[in-house]
Amino acid sequence: MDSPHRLGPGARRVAGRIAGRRRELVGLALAGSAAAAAPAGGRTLRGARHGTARGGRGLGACRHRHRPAPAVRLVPPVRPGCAHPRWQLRSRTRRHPANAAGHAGAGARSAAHPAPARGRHTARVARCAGRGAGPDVGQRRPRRRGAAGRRGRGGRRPALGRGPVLPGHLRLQPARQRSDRAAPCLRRHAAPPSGSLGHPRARPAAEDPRGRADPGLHHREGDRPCRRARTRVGGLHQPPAHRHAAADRPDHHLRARGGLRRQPAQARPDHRRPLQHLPAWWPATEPDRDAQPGVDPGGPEPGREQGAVLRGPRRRQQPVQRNAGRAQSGGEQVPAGRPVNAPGRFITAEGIDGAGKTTHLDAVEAWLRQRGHGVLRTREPGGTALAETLRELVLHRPMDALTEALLVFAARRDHLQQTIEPALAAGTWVLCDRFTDATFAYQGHGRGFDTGVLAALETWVQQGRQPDLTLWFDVDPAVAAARRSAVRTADRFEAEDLAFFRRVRDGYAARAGAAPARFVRIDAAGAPDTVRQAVLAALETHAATA
Ligand SMILES: Nc1ncnc2c1ncn2[C@@H]1O[C@H](COP(=O)(O)OP(=O)(O)OP(=O)(O)O)[C@@H](O)[C@H]1O
Ligand SMILES: Cc1cn([C@H]2C[C@H](O)[C@@H](COP(=O)(O)O)O2)c(=O)[nH]c1=O
Repeated sequence: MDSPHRLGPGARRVAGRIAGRRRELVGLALAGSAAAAAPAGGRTLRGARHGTARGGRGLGACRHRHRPAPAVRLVPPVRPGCAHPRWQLRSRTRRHPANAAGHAGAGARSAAHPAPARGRHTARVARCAGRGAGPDVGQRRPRRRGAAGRRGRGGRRPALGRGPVLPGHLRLQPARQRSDRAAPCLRRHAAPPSGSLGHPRARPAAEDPRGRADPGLHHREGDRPCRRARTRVGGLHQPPAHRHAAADRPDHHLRARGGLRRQPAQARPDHRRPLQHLPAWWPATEPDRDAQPGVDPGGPEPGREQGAVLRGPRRRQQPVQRNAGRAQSGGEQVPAGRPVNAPGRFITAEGIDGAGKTTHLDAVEAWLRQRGHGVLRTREPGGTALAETLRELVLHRPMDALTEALLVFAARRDHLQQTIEPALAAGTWVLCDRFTDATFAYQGHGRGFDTGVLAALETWVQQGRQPDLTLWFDVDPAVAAARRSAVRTADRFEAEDLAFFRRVRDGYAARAGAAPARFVRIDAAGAPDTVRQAVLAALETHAATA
């Protein structure tokens, strides 16, 4: 009598082969148990596989392993090629009351997945089963982290299951884990590429039947469930087709729509205007504060934090630095040089060697002191211990123009940081014998060095600091040479010929022409008193203008 619990002769033969292969791998004891259950397991191949080879506590029991062998009917997998029983078995609980209790869960799981499409699965299952342990034993899902989790598809994975005791190293894993990694098993048991040694491996992109590279995801129909099972996270499945569609799309299709679009400012409602975080000391942060030229904005006071400013879409911002377009402060606090409307206290003297700068700065200092001002006399290169050391190198060691420029700017940086800025911050007048105009005149025009590079160095080093008044003592180079030779031995510069000093003089003229408000040309060819009167007149004019 035909019974739904009995297998047909053909199915029994196949089931017997399956069970035999499994016995080879997992031992006679368990395989014997499976074989014993085979005749009563089911009537189809899958029934045999499930109910026989895995019946009871047999191999690959998965979530049914503690149940009696169910009656099953042939149900092709949803994803062709998937060998996991979840796709192959459907409980016949409604047809056979004896199985109702044991396979309620299986029925629920089947419902959780789409209705399987019928078709070509038998051969795959047979192939999978024919490879022995297959997906059921010794195949564990790799850890998410660690070396095991980083293995390639073909790598061996450690057995981590906690299932029934099996011979040797073989273990089963709980049904839930197994279901997650069932699909990868199928890949392993898929027919290896021709020419291989039978080791499963990922198909190269060139082998993609659709003729396009597949960055890590295989599009073959039979592999789709594998990929799906691998990417299952938290019990949720992503539709593979959707993910593939995204992977195949060009990059611009993947951009967040709207996120990169610029909205017209006028169209933005108030609550969508950009909120910019600005330092609280910036003029833009405090709209009532002036940022006019000559007023040093200063730096953030210690402990003051940034303030949040709601910037309107078309609000005009006040300049932040005194010299807009120049280098911004590198984070150092730039001290305020003087009160608003006070005359600039940073005075420099320029001119070729022997023009009389040093002589007449004495007169300037005396004039200021007579009026109760504090005065700092200094020079370049020099003004600090480090700068004076550099000065000695520059004046007496042979070097090229770039080295000269770098050294004089290095000395200048230290001079500014250590001497000039603090003095100006304290309200002291600073009288400096030479400054950056000398670099343009000597290294630029005298040596012929690139004035563009000098300008860049000037920007970096001075952070916008410029003299407030420059007294240019202009004299013929021959006259200056005569004065020098009368009083001292020449250094590297003073040893230069007249042509050099003519270029230097031209350099000063160029600088003066570029900054006429700052420069005052003093005719230094006259008698000392005459020159002194001209210098004091320029000083009075400067002090009067604020
Ligand atoms: N107007 C002048 N007429 C005649 N001699 C002067 C005049 N001014 C300065 N001297 C003299 O010229 C010499 C050089 O003067 P001073 O040192 O002031 O020039 P300098 O420009 O500072 O030179 P250097 O840049 O090389 O230091 C000194 O001996 C000084 O007395
Ligand atoms: C600042 C500066 C100076 N020099 C040269 C010019 C002079 O020959 C010496 C300084 O001597 P002084 O008696 O103090 O005038 O240095 C230069 O070549 N470049 C500079 O930037």
